Amino acid sequence: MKLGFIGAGNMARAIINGLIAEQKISGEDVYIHSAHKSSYESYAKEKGLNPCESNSDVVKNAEIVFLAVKPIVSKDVLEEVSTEFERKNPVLVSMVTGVSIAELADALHFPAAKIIRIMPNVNVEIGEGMTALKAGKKVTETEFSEVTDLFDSIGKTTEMEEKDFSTFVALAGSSPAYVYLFIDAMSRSGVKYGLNKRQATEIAAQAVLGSALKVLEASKSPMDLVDDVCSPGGTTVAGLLAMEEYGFTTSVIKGLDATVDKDKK
Ligand SMILES: NC(=O)C1=CN([C@@H]2O[C@H](COP(=O)(O)OP(=O)(O)OC[C@H]3O[C@@H](n4cnc5c(N)ncnc54)[C@H](OP(=O)(O)O)[C@@H]3O)[C@@H](O)[C@H]2O)C=CC1
Ligand SMILES: O=C(O)[C@@H]1CCC=N1
Repeated sequence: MKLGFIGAGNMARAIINGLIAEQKISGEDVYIHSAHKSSYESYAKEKGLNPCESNSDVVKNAEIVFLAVKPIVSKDVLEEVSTEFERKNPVLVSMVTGVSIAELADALHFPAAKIIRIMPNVNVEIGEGMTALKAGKKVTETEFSEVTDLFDSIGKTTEMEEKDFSTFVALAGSSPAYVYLFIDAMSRSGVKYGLNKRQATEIAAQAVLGSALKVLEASKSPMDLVDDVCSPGGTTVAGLLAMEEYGFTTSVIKGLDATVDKDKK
């Protein structure tokens, strides 16, 4: 299976690195192009990918074309490759935030385009991603399974209606940044009490990892798990109440509200 990437930034690299690490693809199956030669050529060399001369060249060579550019340039890029798209008719997999399948087909001037919209997160790079997918009407079941299978190999997947993609961005696309911030805040607290930053960060990250696994495996709700840790009159409930006094839950929900609102604009 030949994969093409238009855009070679953080998200494209996370997907490619994850798929290569899982031995799902090899570098020679990947065609890549981005805005600056200096950016994609060195990466292609490092990973053994095929650097292309243009975005259309990517479309010419690939059966599945990933669109991994920022929303603001996405429509211009699709206009640029529309002729080659109509000629070759590969599957387009767009990870562009806030751009619907209908808008992507419009930008391609190609109503018959086979388009899958996805929302991955950066943790696909280490095989622990969370990716939402939605197939456009022209995509066959086999094509959708092939793409889903790629993301199943580098994390978990869920099929989702496009109307829910904004919520998903908040919960999984953007949320790694929020969790990193939480870990860093815990780590800084450790430093405040005299631990070195590396050790404090490792301790905080392992505590978050174990807690996330526990939530996934437990039959109890997260709130019941909170109660299990809070010994009566103990340290945890004291910390928890102080966090809520400073608006922890409200702050998280407000942050996700802002993410959803931004995606909908
Ligand atoms: N980062 C994340 O965690 C996530 C991002 N997304 C979405 O993925 C998309 C990519 O994001 P991200 O990788 O973070 O962004 P980056 O800014 O890291 O990468 C954007 C890429 O687009 C390339 N590019 C810009 N203009 C063109 C063009 N005209 N033709 C071809 N390539 C072009 C850039 O090229 P060059 O490198 O040469 O400058 C760069 O490689 C966005 O739509 C984002 O919303 C979705 C989920 C998570
Ligand atoms: O910040 C952004 O817009 C992108 C979408 C999800 C993660 N990064």
